[in-house]
Amino acid sequence: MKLKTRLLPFESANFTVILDHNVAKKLDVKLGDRVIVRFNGRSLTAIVNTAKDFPIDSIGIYTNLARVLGISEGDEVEVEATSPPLSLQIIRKKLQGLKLESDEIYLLVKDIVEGKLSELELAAFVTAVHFQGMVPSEIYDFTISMVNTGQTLNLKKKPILDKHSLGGVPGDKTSLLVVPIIASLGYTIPKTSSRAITSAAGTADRMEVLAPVTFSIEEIEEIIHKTNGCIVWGGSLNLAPADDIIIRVEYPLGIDPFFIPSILAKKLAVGSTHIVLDIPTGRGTKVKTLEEARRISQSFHEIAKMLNMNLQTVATYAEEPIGHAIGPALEAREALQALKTLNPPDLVDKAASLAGTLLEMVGEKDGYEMAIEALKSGKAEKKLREIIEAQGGDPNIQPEDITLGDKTYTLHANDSGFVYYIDNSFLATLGKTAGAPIDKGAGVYIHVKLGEKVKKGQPLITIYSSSSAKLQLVEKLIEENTPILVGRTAGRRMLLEKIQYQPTRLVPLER
Ligand SMILES: O=P(O)(O)OC[C@H]1O[C@H](OP(=O)(O)O)[C@H](O)[C@@H]1O
Ligand SMILES: O=c1cc[nH]c(=O)[nH]1
Repeated sequence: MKLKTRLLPFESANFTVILDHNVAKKLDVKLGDRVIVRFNGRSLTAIVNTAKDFPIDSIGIYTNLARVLGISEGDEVEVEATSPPLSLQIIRKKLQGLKLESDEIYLLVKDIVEGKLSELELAAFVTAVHFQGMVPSEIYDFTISMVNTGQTLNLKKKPILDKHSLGGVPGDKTSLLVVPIIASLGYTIPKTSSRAITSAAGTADRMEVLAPVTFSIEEIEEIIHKTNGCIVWGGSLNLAPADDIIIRVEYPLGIDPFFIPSILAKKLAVGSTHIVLDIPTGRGTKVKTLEEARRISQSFHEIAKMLNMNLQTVATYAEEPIGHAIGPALEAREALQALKTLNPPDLVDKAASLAGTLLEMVGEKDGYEMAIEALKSGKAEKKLREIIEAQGGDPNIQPEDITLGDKTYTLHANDSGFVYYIDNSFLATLGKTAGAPIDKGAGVYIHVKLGEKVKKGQPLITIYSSSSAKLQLVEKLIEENTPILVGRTAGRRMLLEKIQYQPTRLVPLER
């Protein structure tokens, strides 16, 4: 059937079209079925949404489909019903707890990349993997398939250093320091990052406050040629493109079952030769104990060995947020301040430890001291400014130029004493409820750290948002829960809270 296109200003993880009920009937498709859309010798499979009283000579086309097929408003396309993809059977197999074979995984990843699966079907797969897990051969096949269904970066200059985090600890802007430290010392570091998966900001969200993060492979090569490094969003690059599609489904679910293929595929796609992998370890994060961190490290190594990758895993302290800032703008501001002033100390120590580990992997002595020197001398700050400029941002940006949400709410201490508990996951929830990471100025500033002395009435946290309604939701959450506990004595406190039974309240098992 030939239909005229109406461009709709929506994006979706898969390709979506809108058809009038009657047109859908004529094509013999219903909501959620697939059609093939053909235009100018190219075609794509799209998922059908139906609408009442949509013009019967037309098809509504989402922006991402229009972009890929090069469709403009009013173009004529050929539309035909098609059967569900084979990969749906593969998803069912995983739901039954069965192991997937290499060719099945490749087909599934290809269908994900080609937008053939709906978000609902993808969510079922992500949830199945969350509960069933994957055996090493599945993780390996997933990693390889993610790389082979995208493009790769082929940098001539070796070694290629890289850093990645498993994420999960709020406020982890460490990459914004590690990349310029390494690049300022003459090494190549093509850093691609994801957006937030479980937290209020991912590194791509933080960097986007300072400069654009969306580039083509050729543009990335140019940025790296000029500066030795980059901090860009992996999802824009067609490097392991399945990764970002999966992350978009994981984000609302707050789960991250694909971290090994997601991370290793990104590293493989840019040709990294030496990788430091950070496993933040602490309460309220993805990895709660050192024992768990060692187990995860073992799994990473098993796959890295199959892929011939040189990997060093490190478990890092994550009992409380890194630094004070949580949320894209607050974190970008804190990273710039840290490059200028070497404060806050935990952020600087973490960045120097990771950069130092990388430097020692390529044969340097005293990597930690070299990294600190790059910070003290101002070389690292200068390098970040070069990278910002090469990516199209303002190289002279100052921390105070960064705009934060104009609505704020501050929680004050009810009592004098010492901070003995900080709830990482609740702080991430507060940041997300305030609007982060989409609202770049939204987030949480924590005024105190574990063990610090506070006086009654002193600010504990300030939440920023550009929405009064979202801030009200935050206040409501804080009425029901406490992100920071203060006790009268220094040191250990055994009683955290007398927990009230709330018969009507649904409590999520894991935030
Ligand atoms: O949202 P959560 O789950 O914390 O983790 C996701 C973040 O962790 C990694 O950070 P980096 O790129 O190593 O700095 C990812 O790229 C992403 O930015
Ligand atoms: O890049 C990342 C980081 C954590 N988890 C993922 O799935 N991907």
